[in-house]
Amino acid sequence: MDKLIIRGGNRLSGTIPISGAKNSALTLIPCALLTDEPVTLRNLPRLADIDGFQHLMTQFGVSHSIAGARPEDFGRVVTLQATRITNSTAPYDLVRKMRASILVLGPLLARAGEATVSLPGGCAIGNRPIDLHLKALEAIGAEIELAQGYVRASAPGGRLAGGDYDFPVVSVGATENAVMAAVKASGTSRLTNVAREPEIVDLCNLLCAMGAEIEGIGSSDLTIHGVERLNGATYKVMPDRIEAGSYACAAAITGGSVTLEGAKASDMAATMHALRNIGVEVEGDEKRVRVEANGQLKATNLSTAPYPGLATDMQAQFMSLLCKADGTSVLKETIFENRYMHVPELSRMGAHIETTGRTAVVHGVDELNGAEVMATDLRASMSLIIAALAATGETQVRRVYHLDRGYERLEEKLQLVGADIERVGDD
Ligand SMILES: CC(=O)N[C@H]1[C@@H](OP(=O)(O)OP(=O)(O)OC[C@H]2O[C@@H](n3ccc(=O)[nH]c3=O)[C@H](O)[C@@H]2O)O[C@H](CO)[C@@H](O)[C@@H]1O
Ligand SMILES: C=C(OP(=O)(O)O)C(=O)O
Repeated sequence: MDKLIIRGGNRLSGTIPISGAKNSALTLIPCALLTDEPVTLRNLPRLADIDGFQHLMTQFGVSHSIAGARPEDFGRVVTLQATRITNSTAPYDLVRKMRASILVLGPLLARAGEATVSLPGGCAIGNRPIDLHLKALEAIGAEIELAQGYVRASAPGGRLAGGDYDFPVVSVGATENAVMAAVKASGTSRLTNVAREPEIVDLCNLLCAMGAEIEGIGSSDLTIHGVERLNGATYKVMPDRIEAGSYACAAAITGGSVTLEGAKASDMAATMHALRNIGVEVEGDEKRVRVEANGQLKATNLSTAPYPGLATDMQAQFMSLLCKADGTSVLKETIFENRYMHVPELSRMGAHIETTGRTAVVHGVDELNGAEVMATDLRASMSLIIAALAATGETQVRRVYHLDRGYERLEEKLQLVGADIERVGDD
């Protein structure tokens, strides 16, 4: 198993290219199940999760071809085609490795009239139930049963009728599943209190390019007029706002000056606002975001929330940054019940953090020290790298496979801006 070795202290300076968004790609890929025509996605990031999802799609008879991008380029062009759905079961072995696999449920049901998908189970950051996915699908006409760890969903008469659902809790994944199912229903669906994340807007934009009729895109209420047939489309995956935010924190903790090429500022307002409160200069437009820090970081209080609030996927990275701030900060994690797995590891690097339930109190320290640390989940892993970049001495981060799920060519990108980081085989 690989590990990363980081020798801290270098000020980051230069340009980092931002990849296509993992969380957008994971909902755009299953859209190919909705049509027999080719769906071409540009700017797909090269990530373990994306490879896993493409493999899952082959289970259903979807062919895919990769073209356009040379191996050394960032971003891939992948064409998926589901001429015929040959199988509508997503097995446990594939689903357990990648929670986002549940996102095939809605489109399989819409296209094939039935779907059997393994229940994904919990993960390091929380229980992550899928009850809202199922309730929303039922509300638009699906019949659902749970048996032997699988969800079996069917559309009476082979086609969903459409219907109304008011989400009691904002859920990104449940919104995505419901939208992908509703676009091919025989009637109209009204989905209220939906997630408004930019990745949902990206999903709706692809579906509209495929011929879907969706009103209210970007708002909390969507009205979807089902259509009988969707066509193929070519679509560019949006830039990864979480990757960009992560590198912004990395630049800030080193007092660096970094341009995040390809990042879209309008998707990152909450992250940019938080950075400014911490004393980091940050500005940008639709093509790039620039981060300028002078080494002086101020404590601040942050709370995660559904979009347009501060993303839970940025919480761990901000925590590392605040470890080096002047004063005490209070963080509140409102989305997942167990998303402080990085705290004991940061403490091993000299951080001073107290957690009670969903609240973490971070007392800024003058110095972080390199240590051997263990990555526990994707963003927790990134928080350790951010801390390591500012720490004295060497840090070894183990279990790098978590990072490979969500950061394309991480060490290469950090090396581009002067970080001392290398990947080596574990012993
Ligand atoms: C692949 C992907 O896009 N992943 C993102 C997605 O995950 P994901 O779609 O799993 O997250 P949700 O928005 O669904 O989860 C939000 C909250 O709702 C709860 N919930 C969710 C569904 C459900 O049926 N029942 C229920 O109770 C969850 O346990 C959680 O407490 O949004 C999260 C919140 O922004 C991000 O951290 C993840 O990176
Ligand atoms: C939690 C995340 O992803 P997933 O939902 O795929 O686990 C994440 O991207 O931070």
